[in-house]
Amino acid sequence: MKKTVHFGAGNIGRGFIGALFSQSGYHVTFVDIAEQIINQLNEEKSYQVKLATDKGETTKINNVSGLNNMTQENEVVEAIQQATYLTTAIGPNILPRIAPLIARGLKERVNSQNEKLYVIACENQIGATDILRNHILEHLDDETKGKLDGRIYFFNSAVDRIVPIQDNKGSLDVLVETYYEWVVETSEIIPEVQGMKIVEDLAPYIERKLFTVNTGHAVIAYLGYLSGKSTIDQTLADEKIAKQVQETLKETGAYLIKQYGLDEAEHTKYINKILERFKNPYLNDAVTRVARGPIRKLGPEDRLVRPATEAQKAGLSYSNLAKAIAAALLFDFNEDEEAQKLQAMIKENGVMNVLKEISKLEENSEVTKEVINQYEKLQQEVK
Ligand SMILES: NC(=O)c1ccc[n+]([C@@H]2O[C@H](COP(=O)([O-])OP(=O)(O)OC[C@H]3O[C@@H](n4cnc5c(N)ncnc54)[C@H](O)[C@@H]3O)[C@@H](O)[C@H]2O)c1
Ligand SMILES: O=P(O)(O)OC[C@@H](O)[C@@H](O)[C@H](O)[C@H](O)CO
Repeated sequence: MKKTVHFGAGNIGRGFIGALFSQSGYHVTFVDIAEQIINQLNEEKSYQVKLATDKGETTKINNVSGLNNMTQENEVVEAIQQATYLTTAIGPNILPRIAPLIARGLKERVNSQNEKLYVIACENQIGATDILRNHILEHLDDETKGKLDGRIYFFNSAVDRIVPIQDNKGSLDVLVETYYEWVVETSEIIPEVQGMKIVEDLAPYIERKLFTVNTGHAVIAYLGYLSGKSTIDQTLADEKIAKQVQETLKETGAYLIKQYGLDEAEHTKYINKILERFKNPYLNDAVTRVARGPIRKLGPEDRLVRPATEAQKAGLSYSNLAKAIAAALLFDFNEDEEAQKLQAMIKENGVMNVLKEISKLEENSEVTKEVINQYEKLQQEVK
């Protein structure tokens, strides 16, 4: 049986990428630090993926097992020897932490065989696989680096499927939306995986996804949090917030249409489809999940700041994006480590410095001025 190694046995790992590999005839070895999930995968050897629909259709996912990357390093290295693919869905901030072990696995592999291995990071981040590759290279000697060519391939990708935090504690089963899209950038002919779409240029796909699905999601989550809402669908039922989401997606849309020559009517359809996905009541998707990690989300290349700076450069409107950035700056959820760190930074150094440090926005830039203006207005509104 063909084999694949997937880092991150969480929502996207089990509910999307691992499931697609299993359905394509692969044995999936999940690598994670969550001991309970690893044990259950090894004991139960399967789980169910349940669709967030009125019927709740389920699919059984077989041929799965688990390894703990903290306590079973040698076994993970061994699994990497046998794999055709190595994928991750672990969170962008975790990629540097798993890179040393992947590097060990790759070193052993290229010294003992010529079989090709395809590495794909499935994270919400532009160029996540390139970033992972650079972290891996830091842990390899020059001789090993020289052997990667033609053996180890690194492909960037875009992943889209809403998988909420599961409230079935103690079960491996995962509730997911029906819709999914996994786009992988390569011009190589690679072993088929059901549901994987191959493209030669990922940029329009990842930007369209990140700056529509994730920008829209972030607006709903941050404004929803500020207005005391719990879930995404509940927040979108608020007409004022729904209008704000539309206006923000018009701004990212204008940039995407200009940048990639997208058809305006098609893009409007794409936006509307996404808004329908957000309204799915069966997902029960918490605003605090979607808002998680505000420091990452306020990064210069992420879903809020990049479209705002790109729109500004292109002479397009960005005031609604500035409002979304302001709302993210006000996210003070006490169970989110980044939110707490962000609030401490704002308290100590002020918003302008935080925008400079985290978002790489210059002090007197037009975007910074607009964000501060929106931040002050929002602060008054939520008082
Ligand atoms: N959930 C979604 O709707 C969705 C959709 C598209 C993309 N994504 C992206 O997929 C990635 C994962 O998101 P998720 O929602 O599945 O998160 P998640 O928290 O459900 O899963 C992450 C998994 O990584 C594991 N992990 C954390 N640190 C680790 C470490 N050092 N070593 C090994 N495992 C570790 C956790 O135990 C967890 O099982 C993120 O980049 C996210 O942006 C999520
Ligand atoms: O995973 P994050 O934290 O980057 O973003 C939160 C959500 O917007 C995200 O997980 C979406 O549900 C997903 O990207 C849909 O494809």
